[in-house]
Amino acid sequence: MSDQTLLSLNNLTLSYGKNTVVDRLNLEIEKGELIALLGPSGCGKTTTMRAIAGLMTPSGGEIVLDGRDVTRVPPNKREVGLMFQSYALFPHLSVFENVAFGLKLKGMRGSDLSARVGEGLSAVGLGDYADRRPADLSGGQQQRVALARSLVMDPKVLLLDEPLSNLDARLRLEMRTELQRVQKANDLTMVFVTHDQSEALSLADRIVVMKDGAIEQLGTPEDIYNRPESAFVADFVGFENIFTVETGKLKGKGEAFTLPEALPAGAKGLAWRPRFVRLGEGAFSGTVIGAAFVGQMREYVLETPLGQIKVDVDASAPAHSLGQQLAFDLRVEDAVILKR
Ligand SMILES: Nc1ncnc2c1ncn2[C@@H]1O[C@H](COP(=O)(O)OP(=O)(O)OP(=O)(O)O)[C@@H](O)[C@H]1O
Repeated sequence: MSDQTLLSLNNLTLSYGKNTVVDRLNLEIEKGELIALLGPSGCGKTTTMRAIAGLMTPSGGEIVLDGRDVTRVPPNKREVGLMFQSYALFPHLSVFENVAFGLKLKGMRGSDLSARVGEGLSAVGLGDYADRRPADLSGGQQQRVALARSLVMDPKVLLLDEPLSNLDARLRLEMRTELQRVQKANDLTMVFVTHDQSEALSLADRIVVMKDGAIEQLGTPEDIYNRPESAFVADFVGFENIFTVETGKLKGKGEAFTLPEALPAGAKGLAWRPRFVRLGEGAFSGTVIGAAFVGQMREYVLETPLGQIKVDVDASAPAHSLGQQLAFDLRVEDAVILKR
């Protein structure tokens, strides 16, 4: 555990009855970090958050927050904030009263209360909205009220479960920026759940990619995006053309094949992003079965003996049509090497 560690999950095991859905998970989160839990539906993200919040008791392992074992501490004694996707504000209460609610339960009153609520609303840019009702706010503003409501409780860690999923695309982008701003400005430690890789990449300091209740890869957005270690992570971040090494050959959905070049020692797989497949030259060929112009790029799908190959080329390159036979190349230097 480093000096900076604020939250440690040690061999955390979480079960529903006999069904273990998170198995001996180890994770250390530093103060001030924004961590994304990313993974497909059912991989255990929400369950992990519930355990950190104290809404379920682990069947094994421990949760240490700021040096204190909180594994069996009830939620209201943990100093963990929680903001779920249904951030339900009280419709009959003003913005001020919504944000003040938890503080009042703790016994805060008068000028202390006003000052703290005021700080919370300013932090999310809603200083002038204290008297409004939730119904008179946009979806993004309502979300910010929910964020202020969590912030004023001064949690050691703030957990956000799919915080942006209820927002339309434009508001989601706006709230992304806002979340990041509030988080950095207040040196908050946040863990958020998402199954949207672009959200994780753009927001997080580090990303935890989960699969079947375990950590598949942990790293910075650059690590995860550029250096996926397994076929699962490569697939999740859009590599598309992914092959495993089987007895010295590469195998995807089609025939096993060899490359003109030697495979790197220890490689368990190779993967190419569509834009790293070279089109118009090389040892392989395929028939165009999909062609789309998407603005900056042309996207092609080639039917080949190796399986379908996805290729992106710059839109300024000459167009190809369906049925055309094209050569392509898969070079080791353009691939990411999968170590697992
Ligand atoms: N209350 C429950 N009782 C029994 N099993 C549950 C319960 N909640 C979740 N599970 C199971 O635990 C596993 C992990 O669920 P969890 O909700 O943590 O996944 P998730 O990664 O958050 O998924 P999603 O992205 O769909 O929210 C799933 O297989 C799910 O079916």
